[in-house]
Parts: sequence; structure tokens; C-alpha cells
Amino acid sequence: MKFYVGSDHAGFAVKALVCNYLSSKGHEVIDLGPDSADRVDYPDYAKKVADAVVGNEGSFGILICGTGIGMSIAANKVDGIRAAHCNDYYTAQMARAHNNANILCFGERVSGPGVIESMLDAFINTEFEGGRHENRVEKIMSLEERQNA
Ligand SMILES: O=C(CO)[C@H](O)[C@H](O)[C@H](O)COP(=O)(O)O
Repeated sequence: MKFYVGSDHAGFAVKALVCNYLSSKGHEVIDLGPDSADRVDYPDYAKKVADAVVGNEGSFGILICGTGIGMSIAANKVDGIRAAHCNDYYTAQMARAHNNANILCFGERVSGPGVIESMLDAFINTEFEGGRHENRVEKIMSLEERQNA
């Protein structure tokens, strides 16, 4: 799988762990920054990752801030993005299985390394189930058309 990864200053320390973990599992990882722990604004990095995911079919994104909330709110403003704010294995698994999420968001100030690795495992190893969820995800995406009308 191909992953674009980004953070703000509050997710910077964990970004390296995420990149290393995904690489160690054989995935392609593109770190879109930032390159230091200097204070930055999370919407700038949410946009970078969201644009990259939309522009590269079949790719996924990981966004980390203090809580994961700001990143998910910002990324979901980009057409084509289904960013899921998750806190544990189950929510990350359901984000793929039921919501066909293409970006996983979480918080460095909320989740420890063990939980983060388990969320990455769930996100990597779970396929969208389709079926009854297909129509629901289509309805989510149709909200974009209304916005763009
Ligand atoms: O958007 C957020 C809150 O939901 C993120 O957690 C940010 O990382 C956080 O707001 C950054 O806060 P800071 O006081 O500027 O470090």
C-alpha cells in the first residue's frame, strides 16, 4: 500500500514511528512533513496529505496532531476524502470496513505507541466490506456534489 503521512508539531514525534512502522511492513511511505517540531498549523498538512491521496488513486493517508480532531476536520473538507478520527483498534478497523476511509487520523497526545501500531495494523489489514455500506458511503460522497452546486 502507498501511504502519505503528515502531522503538525503536536504529532511530529510520532510521525517518525508511523513512517518506520509502515516501512517495516513493506509499505511505500511518503512523509509530507513537517521536517521539525516547530509550531505549524495542522490544516496546511491536512491539505498536503489529502491532495496527495486524492491525486494518487488507491493511496491512503495518515494524519497526526495533538488529538487527531483538527486534522480530520480539515482533511474532510477536501473532495474525495473520508478521513476517520480513531482512538483504538476497533474504530480503525470499522473506518475501513464500514466507511471505506482513505485517511486515518489520531492524536499523539491521546494514544500511546502500542495503540497507534494497533490502529495502523487495523487500517492496513481491513478491506471495505461493501454491501449495505456501499450505498451509505455513496450518500456521504454525494454531499460533496451538493456543496459544489
Ligand atoms: O486540532 C487540534 C485539536 O483538536 C490538534 O490537537 C492540534 O495539534 C492542537 O490544537 C495544537 O495545539 P497547540 O497548543 O498549538 O500545540
